This record gives sequence, structure tokens and C-alpha cells, in this order.
Amino acid sequence: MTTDIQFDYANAMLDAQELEQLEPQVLLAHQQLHQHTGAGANFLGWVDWPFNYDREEFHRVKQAAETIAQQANILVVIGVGGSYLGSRAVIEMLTNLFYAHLPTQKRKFPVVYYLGHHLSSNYMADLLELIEDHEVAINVVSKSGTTAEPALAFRVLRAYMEKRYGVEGARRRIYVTTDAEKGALKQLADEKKYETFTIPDDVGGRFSVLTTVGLLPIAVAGIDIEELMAGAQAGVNAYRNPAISRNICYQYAAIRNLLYKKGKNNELLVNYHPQMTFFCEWWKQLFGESEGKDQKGILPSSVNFTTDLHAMGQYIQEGRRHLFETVIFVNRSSKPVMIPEDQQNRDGMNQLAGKDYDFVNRKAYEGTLLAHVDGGVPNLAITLEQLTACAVGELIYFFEKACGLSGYLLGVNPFNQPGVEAYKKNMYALLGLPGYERLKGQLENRL
Ligand SMILES: O=P(O)(O)OC[C@H]1O[C@H](O)[C@H](O)[C@@H](O)[C@@H]1O
Repeated sequence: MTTDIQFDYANAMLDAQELEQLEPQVLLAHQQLHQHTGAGANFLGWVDWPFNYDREEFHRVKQAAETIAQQANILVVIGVGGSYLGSRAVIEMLTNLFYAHLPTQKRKFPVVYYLGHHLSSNYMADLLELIEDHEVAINVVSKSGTTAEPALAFRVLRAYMEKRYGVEGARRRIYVTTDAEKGALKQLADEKKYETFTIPDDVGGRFSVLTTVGLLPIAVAGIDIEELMAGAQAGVNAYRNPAISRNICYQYAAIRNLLYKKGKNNELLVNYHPQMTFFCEWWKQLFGESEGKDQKGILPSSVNFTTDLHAMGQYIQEGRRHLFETVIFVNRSSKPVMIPEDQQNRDGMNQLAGKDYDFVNRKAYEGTLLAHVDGGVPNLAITLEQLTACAVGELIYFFEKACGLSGYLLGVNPFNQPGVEAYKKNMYALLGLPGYERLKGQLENRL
């Protein structure tokens, strides 16, 4: 299978030599990833996952997706961080963005909604109001089983489901994705006899989209998960060459580290399709949690173009020069739309009549690229031919591998996230949860 992704760093504002000089470090980081000799080596299950995944469980995911489609027209996915961003990213990229609003007869698959990624009661109340008039199934996803946001959302939804469908009816409509053996959610699932899917021990949340974490909701949305995995397999093959000159994934990882050393410590991931907004959110968690530690790391941010050219464009063009852009550009839409002729031509755009939106979007991209480069913003360009499940599978793997390598180049453990605990500890203490009594008093004195 040919690889779907191209990478161009002609506008990175670096010398070719600078990249070559990084070759020994890249080789070391490559070995750390493949021979499990670096920090966090217990969390490298994702590296060969597209080939090693459990076929039996994969089959069960497909069956569950079919059952859910018969049971429900809404699937509520409860999860936060790595337990929901990946599936949401893939579903939004590969299905109609307005799917939920299409008439029922046009919808073959359930609509997927998300819950448990914040603590807003308004959102919860709105969702409860929405599902009242629909048939509902739930997929609760939590590796630890104790993350407050999904745990509380599941409490509310479980009570709702049991009241509405009875304990047995709810049992048949609740699907759990969690650790194979340990954790509060696993215990509950065993007790209640929910159908359960496994999050592998050696795959961290933010690297888990190609496990059952992402695959079940993605399959429910009607996306071909075989294709997605085939794309990821193509990625494994394409990005395992240690020679930087032959590996665009390693080039991307190395270049962002070179730019970081030159003070470009903000990376803007740019897309030209609103459908890719959540892919950028997924990417932000991937890189932010992997690299933002030990007082180091590029700040990952994202913008949607051309939308944000009318909001953030000014800053990018002329603000502080501490940023670089990584653009994901898709060459061809799967749904082309033609621009019509307008006799009056008041907007002066008749030149574009008969052309499609892709054409205009490309020219916007090219014009923006040159403007931003002229403004001193280094540019890295990732190009996909089309947004297909296969290309998306490869793109996911591209960024996962780049992230692991980049973290090692930066000199951090890319596979832990100790900093996330600080807010949790304080919140638990302020909520009065047992075990935090002393801290509660200390914090309250400071508020
Ligand atoms: O799947 P869970 O264990 O509920 O974790 C969900 C998310 O929250 C945690 O706080 C971590 O920072 C994330 O890496 C993780 O993806």
C-alpha cells in the first residue's frame, strides 16, 4: 500500500545541514521507541499496535456496533481526554458534520454524542433533554475508571438508563471500555455484567484511538475500521526507517525540535476544513501531555483556516515571532461543490464560476503560506490526497510516532502526565473527598 501523506519543509527556514546534524539523536530516539530502552517504555504498545491488535476483540467491536445500531439511534460516549478526543476527531472528519440534523430516513447509523469531558450541568441537562425522545446506548470509556468527569457523568446516565429501561434493559445498552483487570469501572462492569472492551495496559490514553477506545464509537458511526487500521499499518511500515532522509515522520519530529531551540516554542496546527477541528484537539492532547513537562515543550495550539485568518490572522502575520505553523492540507474533497455564475457579478467573483471550492481553498492556502512565510513564520506542510479512513489511520500513526520520537529528542518521558494530578488533588480536597482533609484546610485558607 502506498503512503497517503506527504511532508514538505522547504519553508521551515532551516538549513538542510541542521537536520542532518540531528541524525544521531534521531537514531537513538528511534532505538528507544523500538527497543523499549527509553523513559516510559511500559507504554509503547501503540508502536506496533496496528499489526498486533487483538483480532477477536476487533470482531466483537464490529458486532457490538451492529447491535447498537439496532438498539439505538443515539450513542452517548462518556469519556475525557484520550478516552474521547480520538473517536470524536475521526468521526467528525469522516462523516457529515451535520449528521445529527439530517432527517431520520437519511441516517443509517446512530448519532454519537459526547459526555463526561467537563462538569457543566447545563450541558448535562441539555443532553438529558435530547435523549429523552430517542433510543439510547452508552459507551463509557475510562482507563483508570476514577477520572471525576466521566465517573460522575456515568453515575447520572446509569441512573437514567436504569430508570428508563430497567436494570436488565440498561445492562444490554451499556458498553464499557476500560482496563482488562483493575480499576473501579472494571469492577462495576463485572458486577453488572456489562459488555466490556479492553484498553491495553501498555497504551496510554492519548495513544489509544486505534484501540477499542476509539474503534467502537467510530464503528458505530458507520466508518470502516478495517480501512482505518489498514492506513495505520501503512504508517507503521512507512515510518519505521531510522534514516531521517527516508522518514517524513522523523523529519517532522526533528524539525519541530530544531525550531523550538530557535525560540519557536508555539506550534499552530492548521487545517482548512472545519471537520478537522477535533483532530486538532486530539493532536493538542497528544503533544501537550507528552512534551509539556520539566518546564519544557512546545505549546501546541490550533487554528481553522480560512475562518481564523479573520480572527487570528493578524497575530500570525505580525505578532510576536515565537511560532511556527504545521498545515494539514487535503488535496481533494470527497464532496466537491461548484461555484455558480452570477450575471450581476456584484461580488466580482465571476472569474471563479465553474471552479470548485477545492480550487479556491487551495489558492487561499498557497496565498496564506507565502504571506506567513514572508511574515517570518516557518511553515511545515503535511498533505493528504483525500480524507478517507485509510488516510486518517495513517495520519494518526504519523503523529503518534512523531510525538514519541519528538519527546525523546526533547529529553522528556513522553508517556507520563504527572502534572495533570495537581488540579485533581486540589479539586478532590475542596470537594471534601476522604484522604484529603489536611489539604482541604490549607487550600480553603488560600481562597
Ligand atoms: O481514561 P481515563 O483514565 O478516564 O483518563 C482520561 C484522561 O484523563 C487523565 O486525567 C489524563 O490526563 C489523560 O491522559 C487521560 O486521557
